[in-house]
Amino acid sequence: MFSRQVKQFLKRSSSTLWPYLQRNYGAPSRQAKVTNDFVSSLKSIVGDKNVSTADAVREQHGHDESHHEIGLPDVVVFAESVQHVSEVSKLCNDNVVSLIPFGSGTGLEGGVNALEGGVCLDVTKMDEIIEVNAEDFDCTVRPGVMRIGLNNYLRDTGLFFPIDPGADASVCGMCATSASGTNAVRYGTMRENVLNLEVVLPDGRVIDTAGKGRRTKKTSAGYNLTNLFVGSEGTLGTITKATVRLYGVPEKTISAVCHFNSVQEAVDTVVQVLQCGIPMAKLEFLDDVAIEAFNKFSKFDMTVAQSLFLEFHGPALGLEDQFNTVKELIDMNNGFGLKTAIEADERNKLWKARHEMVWACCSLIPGSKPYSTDVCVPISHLPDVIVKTKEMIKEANVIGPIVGHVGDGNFHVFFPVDHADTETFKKVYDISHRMALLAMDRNGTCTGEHGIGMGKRDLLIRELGEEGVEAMRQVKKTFDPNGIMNPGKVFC
Ligand SMILES: Cc1cc2c(cc1C)N(C[C@H](O)[C@H](O)[C@H](O)COP(=O)(O)OP(=O)(O)OC[C@H]1O[C@@H](n3cnc4c(N)ncnc43)[C@H](O)[C@@H]1O)c1[nH]c(=O)[nH]c(=O)c1N2
Ligand SMILES: CC(C)CC(=O)C(=O)O
Ligand SMILES: [Mn+2]
Repeated sequence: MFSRQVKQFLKRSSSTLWPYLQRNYGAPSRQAKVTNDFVSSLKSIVGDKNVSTADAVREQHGHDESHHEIGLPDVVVFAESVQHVSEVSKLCNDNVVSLIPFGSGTGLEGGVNALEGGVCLDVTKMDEIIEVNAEDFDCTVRPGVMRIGLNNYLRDTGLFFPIDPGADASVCGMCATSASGTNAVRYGTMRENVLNLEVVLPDGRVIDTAGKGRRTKKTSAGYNLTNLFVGSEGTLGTITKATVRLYGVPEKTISAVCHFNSVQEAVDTVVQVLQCGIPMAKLEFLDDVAIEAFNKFSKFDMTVAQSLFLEFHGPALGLEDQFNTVKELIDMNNGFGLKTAIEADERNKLWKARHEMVWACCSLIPGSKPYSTDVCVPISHLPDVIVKTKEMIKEANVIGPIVGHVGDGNFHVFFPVDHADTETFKKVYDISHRMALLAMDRNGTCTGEHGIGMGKRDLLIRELGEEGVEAMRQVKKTFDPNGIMNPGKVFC
């Protein structure tokens, strides 16, 4: 019933983890049929140099940045063109061999881990920025284009692509996970920013989800196929081109930090800022434990308290007024220690350190690796859910700094865990699971931005209900009747 890698993993795991592992890995597995002949056929499509069965290459492609156990693909294929992707997909489909698209491996829910072996399809060599339409505020990229590289390329155009997960991820991988980050409160997530996708279906057909070459801000033309593939986590097809929205680089940017004595006061401030209609670019929460890690790792000297990191974007005219209104709201909620960063160097230092929080948290326990969580609730429930989460962390006696895209009601705990310490691993798993249940109990979701992957499949059922997940399974069957695309992900 279980594949070789999973069996090995189960053998190594502590018996205390067994119940949840059994549930997570309980999906029926199929035997991958990667024979020598099959590998030769792959080589005849993409060339010898683009096919690797070397252990190091398979290992590099068998995991992402999450705590999930590695799942080795049998073979890694590097595609250089849409035709490569199409022919490799058709070959896998005809032979019922699993196919796992690989972007840049920065995912946090085990999305690229090959649970049943098969072919890992690395698309990083397809790295062309096809076009930038500056007047239309959009651009079209191949799947190897990374978000930071895209923004460097755009520098002279006065435009930028705002979606900023902490890692430098591929833009198409970000489509696949429906990523977001610190700018989502102003600019939205990938869902709001993708205009069109070219997708290679498992049988090799190529579709454009909004029609070939279309890149309008609006459309009422039929079903929203584009958003069906946003967040599909490689389970429906391989994204080979994405057209995404761009924005003008703001004339002026002000970053700021302030502190509070309670989570409630910090979140009340956020709600009031949003109620005043102030178009904040970033509204990030860091709890006292996170600030301690932040100070230690990034050499800051911030007051250790519940804190908000803020950013304002806009024309110079009026931005100071926005800042002053927010300052008043901070004062009204007993906030203190407000400091601004206006020069680019200072701002970049602050946000770079925020993006590096995961590594800062690991520095709290030498030898640890991150175990991250991701829940999202309607903002009115946020203080209660954060406070209850802090109680769970305290009760379990583990270290768990909290960081949140609080303007969106989305937050994470970064648990630094030594993975050999199964007792702590289990405690952390329990807290994450209970956090997800708590969030769902408050009309929230078990994942705001990291996706379901292999880690949250049982939670998806609880979130959507059996009927909802069954409707998703039917969509999956329509596009992928042989079930070759990234098996064992999203669905149990
Ligand atoms: C330090 C740090 C910080 C953050 C994050 C990671 C890390 C390491 N992330 C998570 C991560 O960066 C995000 O999920 C990216 O969208 C993953 O993009 P990759 O290209 O790395 O996809 P990766 O290669 O990891 O693949 C992820 C999933 O997408 C599929 N996929 C990839 N490319 C595909 C393609 N071309 N076609 C079809 N399927 C494809 C894969 O099969 C897999 O299921 C995050 N996220 C977030 O939303 N907000 C955040 O703040 C952060 N912060
Ligand atoms: C490791 C993750 C929790 C990273 C993330 O999503 C973030 O820093 O916002
Ligand atoms: Mn995040």
